[in-house]
Amino acid sequence: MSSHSHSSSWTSFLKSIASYNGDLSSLTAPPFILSPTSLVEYSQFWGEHPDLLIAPNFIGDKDSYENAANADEIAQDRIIAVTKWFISTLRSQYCSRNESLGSEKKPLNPFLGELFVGKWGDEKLGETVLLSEQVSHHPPVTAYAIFNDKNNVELQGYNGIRASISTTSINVKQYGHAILKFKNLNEEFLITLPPLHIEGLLVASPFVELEGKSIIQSSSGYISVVEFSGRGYFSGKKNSYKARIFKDKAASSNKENALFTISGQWSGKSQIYQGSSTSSKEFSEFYDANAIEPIHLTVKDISQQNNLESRKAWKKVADAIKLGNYDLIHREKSELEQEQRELRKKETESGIKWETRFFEERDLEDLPEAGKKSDPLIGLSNLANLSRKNVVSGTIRGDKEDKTSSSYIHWRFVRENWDKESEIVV
Ligand SMILES: CCC(=O)OC[C@H](C)CC[C@H]1O[C@H]2C[C@H]3[C@@H]4CC=C5C[C@@H](O)CC[C@]5(C)[C@H]4CC[C@]3(C)[C@H]2[C@@H]1C
Repeated sequence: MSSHSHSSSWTSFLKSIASYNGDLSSLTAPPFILSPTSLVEYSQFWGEHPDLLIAPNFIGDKDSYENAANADEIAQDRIIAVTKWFISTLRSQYCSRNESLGSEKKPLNPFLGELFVGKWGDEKLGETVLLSEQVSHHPPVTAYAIFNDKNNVELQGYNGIRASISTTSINVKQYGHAILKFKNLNEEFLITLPPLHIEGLLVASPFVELEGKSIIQSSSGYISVVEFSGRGYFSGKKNSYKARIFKDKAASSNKENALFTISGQWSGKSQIYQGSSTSSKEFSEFYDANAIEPIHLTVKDISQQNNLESRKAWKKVADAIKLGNYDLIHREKSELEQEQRELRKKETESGIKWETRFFEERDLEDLPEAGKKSDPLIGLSNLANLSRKNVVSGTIRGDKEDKTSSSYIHWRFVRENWDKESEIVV
């Protein structure tokens, strides 16, 4: 029970969510629930264990599928390593505000074109760079790329949310996906994003609980199906998950076919078992989310930042939030939002559309002509039997949502734009 739960501002906030209109940023949350961090920064949470992100690169090599007798074993080891990296990102993604700020908070709503860039340095692994860009403001969409050139590893993806509100919880569906490429191995992975809901609203101490599934589909055919559950579900513990590794999508239709089963808490400890049962005594430690602290990326000092960079752009608002000075927050936020409205108005009058910097939209409706490079989503969504449309992440092909008239348009990283970038540096 947080000290705010009986504050008038929180009770009036809870009343305001009753008249929710579909856009989270339209809700006036009380100052104590505001985060000084913009949503464009959340892409960094995919890369706070750079060693685990890059680890699969050292399992086998490019030829290990073609002719190695142990091709299956190598493919299994790699998708298990990718599952470990994926699990390692969740504590940062969904618990870091609770740990640093006392509860989940409402992030600042990024303006169109807002950037967040930085890097993780490591003598052995080399440099891993993050580029995160707000590619859409209505609806909010953040695109990101995390890449390590020394090991030829690239993660890219984008994220948008649709939120609905019930009396006591905020339910969030995620849009978008991530594509992880190990170019030395000629192997790539599709990662889908799980639904979530916010608990603890009535006691003014909100926290995220994951639900549903995330699918990790390898171009090798192997698939890792991660199922989430919270307190009160079968396991009774919060932040619980079960990940099952299957030879392919068809095998995943029956849990008995699991080659490995991983079970535990993504914000705590989990174990890995051979086969489909988690009752055998034979298991080993898989991952402990609290054993190794996340590595925060290096971000330039604000004095070195470009006006589009998040921490520089939001500095006055962030300082006001840290002071808890509501009038100042309101004044500084209104000033920034007014500037943005004027920019949009000028663009409309001059007919010049805002140009995204590092990402572009790609329409994947038509399959590429023979010989032309095809987007990884086409092959990977076929292997996983998932929709190729821009619908709720992880929608199964043929599902109701897949039959909607949604587009096949997705955001994609344009590496050449970064290579020729002259103003923004990490
Ligand atoms: C707006 C209503 C309000 O202020 O409610 C108070 C509460 C803080 C709950 C609403 C906010 O909760 C935040 C949690 C945010 C998600 C956390 C992590 C991720 C993963 C990342 O990879 C993509 C973004 C995502 C899904 C965040 C999206 C925005 C969320 C739901 C914030 C809510 C406004």
